[in-house]
Amino acid sequence: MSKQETIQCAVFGASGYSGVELLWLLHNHPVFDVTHAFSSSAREKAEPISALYPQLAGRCEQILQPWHSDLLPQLAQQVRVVFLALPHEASAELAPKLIAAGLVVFDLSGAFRLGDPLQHQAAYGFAQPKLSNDVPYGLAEFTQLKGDEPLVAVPGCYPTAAGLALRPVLALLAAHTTPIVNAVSGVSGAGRKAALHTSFCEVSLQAYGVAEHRHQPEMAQTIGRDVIFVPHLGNFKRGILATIYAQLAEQVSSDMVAEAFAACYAEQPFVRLVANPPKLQQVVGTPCCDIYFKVHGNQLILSVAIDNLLKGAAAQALQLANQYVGLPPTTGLTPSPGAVV
Ligand SMILES: NC(=O)C1=CN([C@@H]2O[C@H](COP(=O)(O)OP(=O)(O)OC[C@H]3O[C@@H](n4cnc5c(N)ncnc54)[C@H](OP(=O)(O)O)[C@@H]3O)[C@@H](O)[C@H]2O)C=CC1
Ligand SMILES: CC(=O)N[C@@H](CCC(=O)OP(=O)(O)O)C(=O)O
Repeated sequence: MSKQETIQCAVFGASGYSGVELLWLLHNHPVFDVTHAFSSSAREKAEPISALYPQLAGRCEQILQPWHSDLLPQLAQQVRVVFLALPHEASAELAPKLIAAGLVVFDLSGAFRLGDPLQHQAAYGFAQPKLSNDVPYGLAEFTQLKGDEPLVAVPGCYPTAAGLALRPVLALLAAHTTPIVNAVSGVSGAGRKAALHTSFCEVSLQAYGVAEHRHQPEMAQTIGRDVIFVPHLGNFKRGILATIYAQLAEQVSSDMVAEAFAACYAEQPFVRLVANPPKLQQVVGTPCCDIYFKVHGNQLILSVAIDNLLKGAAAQALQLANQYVGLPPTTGLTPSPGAVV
């Protein structure tokens, strides 16, 4: 790629888990060039990212800089694209300012994912900022970006897994069925910040947010019907394994389900239909989503695995950004394992 084709970008939340994964992907990308990586203003000084993640020493010496809003005018001169890997409220506050400064924003938080502001208020506990444009919800395999949107909402980790598994088969489901999504996430799903319930000695496989997690309305929005969602926290670092149950319409065969998946994903390099229930091990460190299905009578059982920090966050954001700037979605992404955290 020639120098002229380089696209300057910034990563907010680069000290966090999904932010550092994105930073690493962008660092190795042939077109995007990270000129700024920000932490919160709570950090007192700029320091190399390897001070927080020693595994990056000698591989990525990007300087991590505390964010202050007075940096915005200069940032707007220097970059075209910004990635926000921030808490939802911080994204909600910052994104409109970045857009007003002419920047293109890929937001990894939940601040702009829900189309219904009342649902957003109920799920997140704060009002969604009003924007003049509709915000595309970027489930990458089902999204066609035009390349002029000011903001793209990158889906949540659990809804990515559920959406990729269910969307191809929606037309085959019984009209009355409510899919059930049981999913287990590794602890990195809760982010790097310290919290008692995600401390190593406290974590023991457990359901949480039963039927009231903020990803339930996001999943329902993605598949266009109600869903029952029970997340679980597992005592492992990364990955999401979801088991999904839904009733099929009359006369739907296993071959019809296979054909529906093939029709959706034959040309998609990161979604793989697999012959055996996937292990987390085969997706962790990759941008891939592996899907297995079984038809049992008129029940469809799906087993789906992703890396929450990659396909569920950073890699999906990059897939979308590639598409946005007209690059093949796979640019800078490889199905071979490679991750920081
Ligand atoms: N973890 C996951 O699996 C996934 C996360 N996401 C979403 O991505 C976002 C980031 O999550 P995650 O990486 O887990 O979180 P982390 O807690 O690991 O990181 C949060 C980052 O945001 C920075 N930050 C916090 N508050 C502010 C602020 N007010 N202004 C500027 N920067 C701030 C932190 O800086 P500092 O280090 O200085 O505190 C840190 O860099 C969240 O919205 C999350 O919901 C989405 C999909 C999956
Ligand atoms: C294990 C764990 O705590 N997971 C997080 C979900 C991951 C996440 O960060 O949420 P978004 O995808 O909405 O950004 C949670 O349940 O809140």
